Amino acid sequence: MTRVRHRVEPRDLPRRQVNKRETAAPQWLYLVSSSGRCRSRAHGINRPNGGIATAESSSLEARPAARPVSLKVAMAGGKVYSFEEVRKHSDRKDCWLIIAGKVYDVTPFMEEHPGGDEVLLACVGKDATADFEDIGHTDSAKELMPQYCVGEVDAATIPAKLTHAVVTKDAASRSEKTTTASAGTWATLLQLALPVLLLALAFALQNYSRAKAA
Ligand code: HEM
Repeated sequence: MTRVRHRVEPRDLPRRQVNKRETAAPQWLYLVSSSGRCRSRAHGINRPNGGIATAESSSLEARPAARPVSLKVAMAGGKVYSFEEVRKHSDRKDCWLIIAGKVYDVTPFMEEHPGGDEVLLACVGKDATADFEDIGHTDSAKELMPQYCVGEVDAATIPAKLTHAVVTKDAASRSEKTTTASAGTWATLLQLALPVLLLALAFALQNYSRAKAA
């Protein structure tokens, strides 16, 4: 069988003719063209064939994993996984990540991830929230996330030694609120107690000087 090969140059992307069949092509093509970032990476470094897109690799049939994901997510219905369960998926062919308390099955995205698959693999078995945020992912990247979301991580199952890093956004905001609330309570108490303390001091001084004079 003759394989048609063509190199996809970044400058070609916006001009590419997108027919119905091509709308199912890898999302990294569209992401890259819309965000304008990470072009070099998306176009070679992480692709085993050196960035050469084949006619087959662009077709829906050649990428069966692309559709089952959304189906899987649709059926996931907010499933809650234990940390241990999530940690089991730590392979290039089966890779789950925890970002902001949610669990993402990024297996079908490994090769397409503009940042490369190695960075994703480096984030398994821990909370990848900080790593994800530090990169400064664009809104386009964040819009991609829901389709890879398979559920949430049960915060109670996270090992204690990891809890400083594995904090969900909810938990973080809850603890922030608690700290703010207790600081506010102390300030109010101090405001109320201060005049009483001053009065007591003045009274004591007055008594002391009267006693001295007598
Ligand atoms: C579901 C999870 C993720 C999705 C959907 C995603 C998606 C993307 C996308 C679309 C880009 C292109 C730039 C942009 O639009 O922001 C990108 C770049 C990148 N991502 Fe991710 N990403 C994910 C998780 C992660 C994680 C956990 C890391 C860990 C460090 C990471 C590291 C990077 C790096 C290093 C780049 C390249 C940045 C650059 O060269 O400017 N990504 N990602």
